[in-house]
Amino acid sequence: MSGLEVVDVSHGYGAGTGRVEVLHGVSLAVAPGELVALAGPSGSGKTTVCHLAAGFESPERGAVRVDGRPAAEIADWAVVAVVPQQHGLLAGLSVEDNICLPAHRAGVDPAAAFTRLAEALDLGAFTRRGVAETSLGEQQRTAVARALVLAPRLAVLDEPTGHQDDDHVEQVVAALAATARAGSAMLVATHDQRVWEVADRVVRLDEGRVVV
Ligand SMILES: Nc1ncnc2c1ncn2[C@@H]1O[C@H](COP(=O)(O)OP(=O)(O)OP(=O)(O)O)[C@@H](O)[C@H]1O
Repeated sequence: MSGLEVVDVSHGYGAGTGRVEVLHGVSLAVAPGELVALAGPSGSGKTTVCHLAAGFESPERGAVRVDGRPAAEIADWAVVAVVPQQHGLLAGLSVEDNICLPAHRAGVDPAAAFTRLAEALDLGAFTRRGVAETSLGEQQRTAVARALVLAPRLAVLDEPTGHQDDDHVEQVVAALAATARAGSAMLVATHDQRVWEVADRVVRLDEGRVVV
């Protein structure tokens, strides 16, 4: 199947008395062109699902596949691109170089996508500045632009509007929706109702289980 498949996944951390069971038989799918919001209380397991979908780790039980391949085996940002909760930008690089890095590594000219995303996400005034000299909200939009620059098969975004004011939330939401319309599968972990409103579906987690 194309897109993201999370099939009957159980996952936890640690061992013995320190063991924490986080996910219990979680299944969900995100098809190409679909934007799915992942909602749920703090600690319900949203970031854990994002990490598994991003391939940062393998599930202890069940399967996580992107376009039919185990997510943890994919190291190609044209296939899976990520906005981690802490953004994961390279502090020594400029905003522009961070955004263009996946394209440069893939041997793709990022010029058109970079110009479009810098405008759409209001980054134009400081693209030459080091990311360390930008605000947290600007860094978050930089991380969103970096995730979208290759129009990946799957984008996984963990709370991508958390540091934005209302106008910039609108811009981020519009960029995510446009990327989905262009064919990417989008998984967005978020408490933000404005993202839920544009999502094709909202999948809710509670204590590591999908609830309806
Ligand atoms: N590396 C880890 N070791 C032990 N427990 C962990 C680890 N990572 C997460 N947890 C625990 O797993 C549970 C789910 O965490 P997770 O970050 O996935 O939740 P979340 O829904 O994203 O929360 P939030 O909305 O606060 O970001 C929490 O109880 C958390 O304390």
